[in-house]
Amino acid sequence: MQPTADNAPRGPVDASVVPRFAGIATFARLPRLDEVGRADVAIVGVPFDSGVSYRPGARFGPAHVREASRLLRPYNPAQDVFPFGAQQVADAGDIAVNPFDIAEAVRQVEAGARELQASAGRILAIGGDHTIALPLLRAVHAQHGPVAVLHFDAHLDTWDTYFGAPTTHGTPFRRASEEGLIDLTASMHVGIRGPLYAKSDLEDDERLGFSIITSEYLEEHGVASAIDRLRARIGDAPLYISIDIDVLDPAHAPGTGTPEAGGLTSRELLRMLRALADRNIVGADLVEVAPAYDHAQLTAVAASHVAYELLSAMAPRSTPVVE
Ligand SMILES: N=C(N)NCCCC(=O)O
Ligand SMILES: [Zn+2]
Ligand SMILES: [Zn+2]
Repeated sequence: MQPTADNAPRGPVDASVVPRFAGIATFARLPRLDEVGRADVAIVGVPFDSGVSYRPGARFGPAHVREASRLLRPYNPAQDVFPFGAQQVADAGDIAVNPFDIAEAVRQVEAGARELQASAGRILAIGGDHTIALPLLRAVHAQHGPVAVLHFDAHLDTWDTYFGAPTTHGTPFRRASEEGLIDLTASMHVGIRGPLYAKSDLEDDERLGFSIITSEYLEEHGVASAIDRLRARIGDAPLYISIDIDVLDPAHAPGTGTPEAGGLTSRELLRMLRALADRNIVGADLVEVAPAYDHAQLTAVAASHVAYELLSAMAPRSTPVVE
């Protein structure tokens, strides 16, 4: 049953009373954080894309994902949970960051996340390009110490520099590893595919603490096998989940800056996320949605459902989750 007590979490606007296409878009038509005071999970937009190496436009991602999230409903049968009833989820708006100065923007994202941590148990950030994972991990590390990073992406994002710049959307996990933010024994990329710069990219990546489930592995061995591997790797470490929407095939998510053929279906990604409901998820980001390249909200619909599945996995269970 959906909780109905007076102190129950405040959920989305009732779509049978106010049509879902009416009103200003918060994520899933949830209340704003300033309306509820504090939240178990705060959704926050990070409209920053000055770290991209190819197509720009992910700065418009947060608004696009919110707009496409109007159709989400309160009960998630796939996880048998009311993600907005079992916990208070609220939309904290956007962190305003400097689009002309990456170093300052990164400081602003970390400061914004730390401030939010005072009134929210966990943060789900919506980007923005993948640069933002670095300051978000800094904020999470300040609370939890080194975390297992489960990173869904076509790209390793453990490269060193671009044009000499150390802080870009292709480098956040190398910086995070160098800074000791991640658990080197429990971190993993899922969905990696496509051309690299050199064979040594993979050696560097392993040294930096990641193991890899490639897109090819998923095709060859299936989602169930991938789930076994990623659960074994993560163990019971505090878990940070970073999802670059380009992990999906461009057929499922065309609206992104560095698309790579041969990717996952949204069905595969959603299923893997469902397998994380019994883990200690301490934070998450969902990045690289670039609406200028989207069509019919394909990418944003996929992204909003990915966020919904993450929120469902974060929701506390009254009974133990069975695999
Ligand atoms: N994080 C994303 N989406 N892309 C990184 C690609 C870096 C490159 O241009 O090689
Ligand atoms: Zn990527
Ligand atoms: Zn990425």
